[in-house]
Amino acid sequence: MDGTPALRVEALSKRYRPDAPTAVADLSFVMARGATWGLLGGNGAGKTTTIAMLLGLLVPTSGRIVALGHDMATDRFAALARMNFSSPYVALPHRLSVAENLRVYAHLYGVKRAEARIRELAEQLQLTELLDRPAGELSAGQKTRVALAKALVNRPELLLLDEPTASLDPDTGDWVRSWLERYREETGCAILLASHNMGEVERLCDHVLMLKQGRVVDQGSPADLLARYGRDDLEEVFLDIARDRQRVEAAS
Ligand SMILES: Nc1ncnc2c1ncn2[C@@H]1O[C@H](COP(=O)(O)OP(=O)(O)OP(=O)(O)O)[C@@H](O)[C@H]1O
Repeated sequence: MDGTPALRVEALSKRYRPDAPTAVADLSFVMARGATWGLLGGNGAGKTTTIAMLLGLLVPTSGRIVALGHDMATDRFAALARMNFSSPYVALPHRLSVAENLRVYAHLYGVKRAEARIRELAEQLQLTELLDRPAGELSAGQKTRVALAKALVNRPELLLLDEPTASLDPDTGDWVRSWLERYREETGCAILLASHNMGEVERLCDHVLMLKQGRVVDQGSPADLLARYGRDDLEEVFLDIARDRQRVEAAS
């Protein structure tokens, strides 16, 4: 590793149309290598827009993103080769089998010894039995595991996850979270995840950005936020922020 942060974001803003409200406003942060950060906020807070800009899928209205030392405006492809993502909004081609899907993505990312990598991921994510099945015929939980395999095919150093356990039953959700914890320990991969699952964020994240109407309205480790708001769980902190209730320190 070269010592640069996983992500450096400077004054990032996005307005979809000149007359629309700002979807992401003046977002700045530096996320270290190996860190796991959570992006929290209610519906429409700007989480997906932020992730789409970090992935180079959306052009920012202003601001700068440097991913793994590469400026996304000028050196996007060097960054993208070293990162990956998973999103419930991006479906895998339905008619291709799981193995074909993974081969396509391995090829796109220029993965060496692709067949061995696919076999390895299939084993780790319990997909071996599903490799010949069309992706469109899988259950939501199976699709999530395939999406995770796709997200890891190039051994990313930075992983962006948009609601990684949405629509999973509690057992499968827990399995995915444990898997991510192990993967992070083994590889030192940095993870930024958007989630509505406060338990997940509390368990996985060492830092949380709370977004509201595109702006960061608070941030800190889950423990810091719990202490600051005088709450027992992050769900209550989330509601305090969503409903503009004051923090303990501000109120006293
Ligand atoms: N393609 C688009 N065109 C115009 N406005 C958009 C578009 N996508 C999102 N927006 C607007 O940008 C704002 C942020 O939306 P975004 O999808 O980033 O929020 P989010 O935090 O991911 O929400 P959710 O939790 O509901 O997924 C919202 O006001 C939304 O209506």
